[in-house]
Amino acid sequence: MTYNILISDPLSEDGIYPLRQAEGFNIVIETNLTPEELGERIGEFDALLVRSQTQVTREIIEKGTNLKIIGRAGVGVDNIDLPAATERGIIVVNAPDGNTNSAAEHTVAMLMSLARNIPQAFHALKNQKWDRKSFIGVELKNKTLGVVGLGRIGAEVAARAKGQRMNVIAYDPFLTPEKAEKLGVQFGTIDDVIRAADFITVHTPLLKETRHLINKEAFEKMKDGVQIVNCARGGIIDEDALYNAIVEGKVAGAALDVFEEEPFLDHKLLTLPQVIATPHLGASTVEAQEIVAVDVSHDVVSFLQGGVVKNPVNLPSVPKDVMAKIEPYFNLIEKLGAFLSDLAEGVAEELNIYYSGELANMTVGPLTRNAVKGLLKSKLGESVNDVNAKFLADRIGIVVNEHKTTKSKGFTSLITVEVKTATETRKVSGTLLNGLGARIVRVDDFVVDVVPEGYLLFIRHKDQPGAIGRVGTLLATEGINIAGMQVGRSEVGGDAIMMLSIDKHVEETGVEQLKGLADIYDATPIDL
Ligand SMILES: NC(=O)C1=CN([C@@H]2O[C@H](COP(=O)(O)OP(=O)(O)OC[C@H]3O[C@@H](n4cnc5c(N)ncnc54)[C@H](O)[C@@H]3O)[C@@H](O)[C@H]2O)C=CC1
Ligand SMILES: O=C(O)C(=O)COP(=O)(O)O
Repeated sequence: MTYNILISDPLSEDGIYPLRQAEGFNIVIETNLTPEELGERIGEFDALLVRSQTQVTREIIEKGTNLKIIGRAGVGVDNIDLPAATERGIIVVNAPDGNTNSAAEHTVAMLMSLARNIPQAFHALKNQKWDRKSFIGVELKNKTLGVVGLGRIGAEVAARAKGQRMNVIAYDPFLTPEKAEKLGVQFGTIDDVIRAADFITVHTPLLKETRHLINKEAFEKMKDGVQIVNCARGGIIDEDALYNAIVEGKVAGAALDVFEEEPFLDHKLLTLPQVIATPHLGASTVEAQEIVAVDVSHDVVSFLQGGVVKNPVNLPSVPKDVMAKIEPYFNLIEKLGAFLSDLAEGVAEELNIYYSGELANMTVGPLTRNAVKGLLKSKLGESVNDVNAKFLADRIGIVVNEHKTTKSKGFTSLITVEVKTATETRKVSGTLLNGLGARIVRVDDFVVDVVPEGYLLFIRHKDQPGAIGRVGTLLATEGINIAGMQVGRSEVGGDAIMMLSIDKHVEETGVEQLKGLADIYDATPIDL
């Protein structure tokens, strides 16, 4: 098997060694593709690796008919249409830790350059002007830095600002007064921060909620002479509002690494002498580029080779130790979902998953996704995967509920999956038996012991002499060998079930004949 990997933005050559070393990976590096060219070529590739420049739009994703994974060698994924990727079952991974330090250092460099007019003074000197009067700066010491977004980078910037003896006030929806105290920063609302700060730096992702977070109204609340730093994303600050606030004298200066439209060669803001800028260089260090490329390459290799990823963006990430405990159940629960898909009549409306025993104390989201995947796969085919299973269930209108109980009826862990359709409720339970592997141990209210694999036949019948024999004879005439069989009954002469493991699929005509046999109520082939 060969995987075709397209790298469409410049990545560190040293950093992509995990891809180069992996067997069966064909790497194509094309960093100057136009969107049209990318659209024409993307269908050839299993993986796409980008930084911030390639716009991975819905159109590109839809043309990526072989795409399985998109790797972002960096943090921000605002250049990737995540809903489109999720809908098509394409996993998106990023490298969130690798460039924190570089981005924080760049922010501090911009803050200090801004305070002391270093770029402007250098520019004057280059133009043979020895000008000391025009470039009188301000000290950072004892000034207040307002940090909007106290995540990885924001917290690093705050720590460095304290080293400059600044006071730091921060706002982040996930910040608590206790956490703020621990980090040695003052806790505030966004209003507190923008009103108190002499310098404001933003470190949020670009989201619907953060677009133009710093807008005309926000500038009006700020101190006169405030200075602004943006090394996060263009668009968090409204560029028109910033321009006006500088022209009107409200804002004394701005240091910008990122812009609403990138790349550009001329920009209205750069016509202002108070604005200094870099072309999105926050993560551009040798160190950061190597780490982010290594991280994302590892995830791409691992994913395509069937392993787990460290930094999923459109799937919740699960700690390694938890994953090790739940992963053995992935196949079992997918089979339970698939079993019900064949067993239950009608369209699923509700899926209830009951986790009992040890599993009840664990993160079970990935297991639930596998149950949904199993349920949907037999109808929708291989296009269903972990990434889009929940999305597809939502779209179809299947309500998925998880239930947990530590009581497990004698099993270490027991999983029961129940499906409700318009006409019936059916359920199946499975477990992992020590040394024996996966077993289905209950179907509806009947106890069984079946390996969830291959071709099964589930029959409901009346507990009468001869019923089992008639089924065996009919299967024999159809040339179907029985490999294993379980029977169960509610009471003598009452409702009963047969669960057969057979060597091939029973065709529709065979099913009809089975249903026509005396004492047989129903027969359902289940292919796992
Ligand atoms: N200029 C550059 O080259 C680089 C830019 N970045 C940008 O910096 C951003 C932040 O990166 P990290 O610190 O690693 O991410 P992070 O996820 O650790 O931190 C982001 C923080 O923003 C907070 N946040 C979310 N919504 C908010 C809101 N409405 N108001 C205030 N805070 C809010 C979050 O709670 C989180 O704590 C990235 O999303 C990326 O866009 C990152 C690396 C390099
Ligand atoms: O990691 C991020 O979010 C960045 O903005 C870095 O962007 P880049 O990879 O340098 O294009």
